[in-house]
Amino acid sequence: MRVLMIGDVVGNIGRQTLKTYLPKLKQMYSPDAIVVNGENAAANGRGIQRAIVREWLDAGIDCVTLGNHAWGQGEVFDFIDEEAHLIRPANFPKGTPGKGMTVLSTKGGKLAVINLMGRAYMESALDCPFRTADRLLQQLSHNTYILIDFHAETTSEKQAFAWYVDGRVSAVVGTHTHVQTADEKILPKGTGYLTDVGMVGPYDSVIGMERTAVIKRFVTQLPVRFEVAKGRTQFNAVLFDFDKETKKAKKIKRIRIDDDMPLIG
Ligand SMILES: C=C(OP(=O)(O)O)C(=O)O
Ligand SMILES: [Mn+2]
Repeated sequence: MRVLMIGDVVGNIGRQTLKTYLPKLKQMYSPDAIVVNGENAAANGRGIQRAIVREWLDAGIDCVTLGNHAWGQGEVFDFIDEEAHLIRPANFPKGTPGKGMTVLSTKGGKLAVINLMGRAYMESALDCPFRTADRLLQQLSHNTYILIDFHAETTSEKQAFAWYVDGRVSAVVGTHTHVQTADEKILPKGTGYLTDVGMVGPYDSVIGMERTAVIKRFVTQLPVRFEVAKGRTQFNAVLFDFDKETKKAKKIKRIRIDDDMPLIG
């Protein structure tokens, strides 16, 4: 089973970059499933709209995950329960609209995708992501590949979580910081791991936002409106090959394409 996980797509520029590279990557790697984090996909970088989800699913993306901006666009409440393969962090409190796990039937087999959110330095009041994972994993049969999008700020929480589920899932991929880490590894019991897959969006930015506004925020300590940056772009993703028998990771390849750098990998 080969799964392509694409990092947080940021704003219109991120969506356009995704549109540019997706066909090439599908042709190059022929993934059995494509998962994209869309929590910053709206024009202002906060949330996602129905039209974006529809466009992505029609373009061959199999699952869209979210994060702390899940509710950034008011219209999401109108469709989040209608889109089978749009998921938001499973550890939002019980009764929250939407769901945190979906199971995809792919040509390579069944792939469960779970979205969780960390709690360290994250605003929302969330249930424990570790215990939420325990609960969800009990619902899955042993012949299912399992990918977890762990949307969190700190490396320590992401690493701790991956060790906690090592051997129980195929891979844990961190999202949210928008910076791709270079620590891909396969843990001792076979779970693939990457602290953060990075983003699809502006290259000359502060994690996707226009840098002068962010600098002003830090220098003046006053509230400043952030806009998605313009200009050169970057495309960050990670490709997993999972073993058919064990459902565990056997190969991990980071993908990073920047406007001024050739396709690495
Ligand atoms: C990327 C970040 O924020 P957001 O969830 O707004 O994208 C971040 O704070 O690291
Ligand atoms: Mn986020």
